[in-house]
Amino acid sequence: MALVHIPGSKSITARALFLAAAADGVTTLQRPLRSDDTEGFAEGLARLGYRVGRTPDSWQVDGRPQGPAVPEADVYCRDGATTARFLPALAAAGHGTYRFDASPQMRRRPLLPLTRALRDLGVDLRHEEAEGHHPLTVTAHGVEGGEVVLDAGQSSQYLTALLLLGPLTRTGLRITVTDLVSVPYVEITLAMMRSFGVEVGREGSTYVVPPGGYRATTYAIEPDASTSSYFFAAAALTGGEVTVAGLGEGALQGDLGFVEVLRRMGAQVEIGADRTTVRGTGQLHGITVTMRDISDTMPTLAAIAPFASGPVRIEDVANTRVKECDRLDACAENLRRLGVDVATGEDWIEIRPGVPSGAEIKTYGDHRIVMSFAVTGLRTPGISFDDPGCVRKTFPGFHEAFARLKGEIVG
Ligand SMILES: O=C(O)C1=C[C@@H](OP(=O)(O)O)[C@@H](O)[C@H](O)C1
Ligand SMILES: C=C(OP(=O)(O)O)C(=O)O
Repeated sequence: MALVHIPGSKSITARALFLAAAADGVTTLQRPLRSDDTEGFAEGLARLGYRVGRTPDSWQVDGRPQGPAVPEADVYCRDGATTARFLPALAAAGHGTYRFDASPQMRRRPLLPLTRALRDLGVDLRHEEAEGHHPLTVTAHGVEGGEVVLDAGQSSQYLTALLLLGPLTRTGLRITVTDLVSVPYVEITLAMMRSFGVEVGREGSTYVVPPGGYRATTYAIEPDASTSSYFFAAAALTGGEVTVAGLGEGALQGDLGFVEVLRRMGAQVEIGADRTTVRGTGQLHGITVTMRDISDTMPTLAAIAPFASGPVRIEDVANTRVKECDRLDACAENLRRLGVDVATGEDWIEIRPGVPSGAEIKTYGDHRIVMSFAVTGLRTPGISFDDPGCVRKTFPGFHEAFARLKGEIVG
């Protein structure tokens, strides 16, 4: 049996940093995630003139409801889509000229529905090279507010960026959504806005965000549920038992729902008040599952799928093609490298039972490809990675933590 302490949630840390920066006083964030994405977010805030004090276990942010403290800034968002999509919205509420650039992969990832919506709200936003991609410049003069229509069928982060901006506008926002993926991430946004004093209303597919700003607070960050998926999958795959502390019934993150997928496949799952346990049973059934709501865990499932007794078919995950890499293709390619029979379509992947044999995994710089196939490695000797260090995006200490887990549950 292993009791695992997982680092803080990337999504919650990013939102907390935005909310703290926009709030009316000093906010303390307890147990934030320290990783490339969240350090990049904090550094972006610092570039915009916010004071972010960092100790290992807590970060303090001096909020500025009036927006960035500097008239000009050049912000490098690294590989983090939360940084690259949320910070331009924060900057728009201020006064100044703010340029945002990002890694080559983040430059390729889409952004247009968000930047179009910001322009519809009167924000002066220019893309420097390709329309709808970084680098971009916001010439900010505050945002009046009003109504906007948004297609968030490719990424819920567009909607989160606008929701977070809403209370910073003069009259509030009415955001009508025509399509939406990753719905639980929007629920995280709404719950966290509530913790910072803002209640968002709903009228059908319209989100009604009042003006008035955020209240500073002390905010404790949950462990990351997507990261936990590798540890839960390890238990299901090996017949071991893994308990993740700090993630239970009240958890904000939809990705904790991955344990329900494992339950359907034959694992035993216990969700307690403040912890979740997965126990492998030696059984791993095939399954057809929709992962539109929890698509960051698609590679986790793909990586253990060959060991199931029947085919594993994962549907409605088209947007995994526009993440840190094209994850459907990357999963299929790597499973084939291991000798596994796989088929993919535009928005699905099907993995057939097989006995993987060791090979080098092509990571495409994607942390989730590494962490997922590390789980396969528990049952497959000889798996290596062309870029194991890319786990730094969300979990710099992954390899050490996973080796410890392996010692405890496999021996
Ligand atoms: O808002 C967030 O924090 C996130 C939303 C999801 O993205 P999409 O909405 O683009 O699917 C998820 O994949 C990403 O890792 C984090
Ligand atoms: C898709 C991811 O990250 P982001 O979109 O925040 O860059 C992820 O962490 O799997």
